[in-house]
Amino acid sequence: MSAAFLEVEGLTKHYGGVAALDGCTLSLAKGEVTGLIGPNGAGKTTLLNALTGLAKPDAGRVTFDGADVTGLPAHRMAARGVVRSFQIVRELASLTVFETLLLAPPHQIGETLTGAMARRRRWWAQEHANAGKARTLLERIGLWRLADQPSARLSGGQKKLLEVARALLLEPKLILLDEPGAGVSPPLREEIIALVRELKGEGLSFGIVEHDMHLVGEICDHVHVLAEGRTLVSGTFAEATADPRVVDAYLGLAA
Ligand SMILES: Nc1ncnc2c1ncn2[C@@H]1O[C@H](COP(=O)(O)OP(=O)(O)OP(=O)(O)O)[C@@H](O)[C@H]1O
Repeated sequence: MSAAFLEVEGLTKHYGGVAALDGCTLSLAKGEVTGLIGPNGAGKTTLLNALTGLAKPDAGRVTFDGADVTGLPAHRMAARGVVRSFQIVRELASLTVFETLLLAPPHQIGETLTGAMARRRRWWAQEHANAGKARTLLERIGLWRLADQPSARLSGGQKKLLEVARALLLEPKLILLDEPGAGVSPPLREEIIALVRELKGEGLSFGIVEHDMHLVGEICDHVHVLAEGRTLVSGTFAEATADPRVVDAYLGLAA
């Protein structure tokens, strides 16, 4: 495995009496696609949130590109190049595909959703640089022909592609995707796999939370299996899935 880009040491996050993260330690390498897998409730989404400023850890340390970034808010993480994908939420259904893309995830630019929507609606026509980038991205993900359609009409897979494009608009170095394969038809899943591979070829690094093991096996250079808020096993996909502790964790037998 290459040098660590993002390092997580002893990360802990409690919600009431529940330890969503319980001393989680792992690292993501530069230029690689790292899978974060594990059974339901293992702490994967909480980890993504803690890495992108949406959940403040109770203890532990996060280092990105050599700097301590523990507990930084989302817009400051985004400014450093760490962004996560966000679901195209229902509030955005009335916007077109093009407008949805231009509406950068609000937490990551440090403003509220309604504020961002009002501002975009007023000013988007003037934002030539972003509009140009948005067109290029939509062409790249094959959605340019749908740019003026309401985003609510997109299929599950098209929404996932748009979610990736929204994160790309922020020009990240490390992009964290939450279940890019969920609710996606097989042909679009292959498009997502191809897009991630292409972006990796361009030097982008990825962390991917995913239950779809086909997708994980196809694109991840390395995986960390989480269980009960900690890293249970790390290795290649083949190594991790052959480990009896991983089989036990998925069957609910983790110690
Ligand atoms: N905001 C919250 N409030 C209370 N409990 C939470 C909150 N977020 C997560 N949890 C709890 O923390 C634990 C870890 O949840 P998390 O969503 O991070 O797991 P996950 O691995 O992403 O699960 P899944 O694969 O089902 O999405 C669970 O027990 C969950 O119920």
